[in-house]
Amino acid sequence: MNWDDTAPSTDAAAPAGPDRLVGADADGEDTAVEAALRPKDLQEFVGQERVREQLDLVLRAARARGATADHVLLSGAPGLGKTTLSMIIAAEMGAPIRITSGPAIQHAGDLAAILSSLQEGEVLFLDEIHRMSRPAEEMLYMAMEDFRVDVIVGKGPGATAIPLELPPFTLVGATTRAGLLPPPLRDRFGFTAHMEFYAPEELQRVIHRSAGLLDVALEADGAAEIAGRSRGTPRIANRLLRRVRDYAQVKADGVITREIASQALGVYEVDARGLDRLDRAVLTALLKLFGGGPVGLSTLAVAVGEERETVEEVAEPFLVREGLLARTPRGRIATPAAWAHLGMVPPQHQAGGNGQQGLFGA
Ligand SMILES: Nc1ncnc2c1ncn2[C@@H]1O[C@H](COP(=O)(O)OP(=O)(O)OP(=O)(O)O)[C@@H](O)[C@H]1O
Ligand SMILES: [Mg+2]
Repeated sequence: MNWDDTAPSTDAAAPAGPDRLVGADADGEDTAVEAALRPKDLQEFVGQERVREQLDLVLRAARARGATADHVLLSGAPGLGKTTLSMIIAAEMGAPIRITSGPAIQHAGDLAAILSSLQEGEVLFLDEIHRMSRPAEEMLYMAMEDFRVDVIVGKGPGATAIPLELPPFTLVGATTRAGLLPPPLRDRFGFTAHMEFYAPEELQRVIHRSAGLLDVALEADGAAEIAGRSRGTPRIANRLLRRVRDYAQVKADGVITREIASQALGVYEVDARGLDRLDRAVLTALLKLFGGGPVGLSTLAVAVGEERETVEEVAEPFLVREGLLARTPRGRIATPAAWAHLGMVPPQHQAGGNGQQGLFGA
């Protein structure tokens, strides 16, 4: 028996940091449930009004012409619906979809094999397109523009390029980092959709929809409570809904009210604004130990007992987005909103003789 088979697999590309209920990346459970929760057409896709309207026009026009749709680039943070939208594009076009990702394409030959096996009109979904290898990327330029690839046969001076015609297809590229795409690649997409974080009302709709599919009894207030803690991200909203459902089932009668949602997410340490324990530890250290900063990242990391990268990549982006923390050349500083969120008073307001020692006080 090969004992290695039983070892847990490790993914070197996985981001640093602990698994979190409010993490935006998909975990194992998400992957299993998400297929069931994905909207199947544009009509069902919640929010992103502008993207939906534009995409609807692009797809309708292509259908009316009996043509293959233009290549589409979807950019946006993890969990906002890029994969979902790619499947919707294929469904709306009545076309099959082939799914692959940048990191899975090591050599140009891998891409040539995929491209040459596409059917006419097929949608090729290339996830994490910013992580493709250089030679593959260059092959993709020609494939996107001319529906042709040059397959190199042989090596050295005897190598020859054999041109290969491709059937017209629609490339749907997805990236969390549009800024990392080389301009020549970006320019070859006929339509670019930038996905924004969702408003609380939109997340409430996502949660109601998912509750219906999961057969969970959910009150409007309960949905609002979960939405407010979901960091603008449908994936997180769906995950929190599942955890609240567990709680409602075990501790109550199964119905998700505001009270139940709030209690459940309290147990999971996700606060009213969607901060979890790590986020709050960072903010608390910044306020209590360093008077709101500025303090260097390394010092802050030591103070919360985490790796520098964990603080910088896992906790800070959301704190910055929420306007709770700012990165300045002199270090990290807390904003007035951070003091308010943790129910604390900034030092300058304490100096007025209320008996407390202000940090910068006399
Ligand atoms: N607009 C939406 N309406 C309803 N549900 C949505 C919407 N957007 C996303 N979801 C749900 O959120 C989950 C995550 O969406 P999806 O997998 O498409 O995200 P993603 O942008 O591809 O994330 P990643 O960057 O990690 O690949 C899915 O279960 C999907 O059903
Ligand atoms: Mg995806």
